Amino acid sequence: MAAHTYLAPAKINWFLHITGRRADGYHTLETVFQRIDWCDELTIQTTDDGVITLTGDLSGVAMTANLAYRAAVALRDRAELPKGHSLGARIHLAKNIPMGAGLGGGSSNAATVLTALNDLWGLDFANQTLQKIGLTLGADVPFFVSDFNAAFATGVGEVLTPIDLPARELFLVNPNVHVPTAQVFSGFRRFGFTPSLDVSLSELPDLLPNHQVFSNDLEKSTFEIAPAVAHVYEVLSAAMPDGFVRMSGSGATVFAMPMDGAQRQVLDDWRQVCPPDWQCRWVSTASLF
Ligand SMILES: C[C@@](CO)(OP(=O)(O)O)[C@H](O)COP(=O)(O)OP(=O)(O)OC[C@H]1O[C@@H](n2ccc(N)nc2=O)[C@H](O)[C@@H]1O
Ligand SMILES: Nc1ncnc2c1ncn2[C@@H]1O[C@H](COP(=O)(O)OP(=O)(O)O)[C@@H](O)[C@H]1O
Repeated sequence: MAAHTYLAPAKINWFLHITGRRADGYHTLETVFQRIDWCDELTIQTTDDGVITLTGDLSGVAMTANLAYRAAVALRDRAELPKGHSLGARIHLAKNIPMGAGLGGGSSNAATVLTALNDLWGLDFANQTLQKIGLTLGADVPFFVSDFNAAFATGVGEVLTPIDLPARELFLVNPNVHVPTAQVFSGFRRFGFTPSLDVSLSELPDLLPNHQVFSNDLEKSTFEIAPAVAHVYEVLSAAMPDGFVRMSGSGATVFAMPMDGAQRQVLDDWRQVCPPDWQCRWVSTASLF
């Protein structure tokens, strides 16, 4: 069967408030996700031999542990097939999004496999069902399964309300450190929870780039674990006083939104001197599809 190619975009968290902790240890949160045009690429060819394989840039993650592979298996396990019928897929992953960067690359890979194979295997599961399957793989997967460019999320990130946000250019810096999410949440626990937001969703788009109201509660914990991330945050903040600088997810990526041409120039100058093992780049939040 013919091979199909799909883009799996990254996301940023405009803010990330940790509101409590569930009995199973997972933290509840409030966040706004938005997709950005930094993408991995997945090429998928379906087969009827019952074999699922994943090749490409696996970066030391075993095939069977990779979220793209696990998504294909989870979907196939949910399919009710007529006797003698078997579903297979050859998946190839070209990775561009740094791993463990707070950009949700693995979750996006999983979501892309779920929606693509649902279509290619002719399974016809509803998007809500795919989101439920996705949640078993990671808290950010339902957002990527949805077709929302931006969404306000509660729960652990799975209760989604789409919101309209303008297309913006953001400057991202990833200092090439891997911050384990579990360690960040565990370090966070000595800081207090943030009460649920007291603003209506219709106000959110206008309030959003306001760093007084919204924060990323995981920043303090990540900065302790990975001083390089704190350093990036401080340098970017100092370079653009009154500008908007925030860490995405559990880190290590920090993003900045220039408020005017002068700040844009400052960030662009930064790009010119980006250390060779870091990633410094402009991205857009404009809708990709
Ligand atoms: C923090 C966020 C914000 O978008 O994104 P990333 O930084 O991963 O992009 C997500 O909530 C990341 O959710 P998810 O992708 O499920 O996290 P995982 O890496 O699977 O979680 C690893 C571990 O972190 C802890 N964890 C994670 C999520 C959560 N809401 N509460 C937690 O306490 C748990 O100990 C969990 O076992
Ligand atoms: N396809 C994948 N892409 C990225 N990471 C993956 C993938 N499959 C499994 N992982 C594991 O999930 C972890 C978190 O992945 P990722 O989504 O890139 O980061 P984050 O959760 O910080 O946004 C990685 O460190 C890696 O061990």
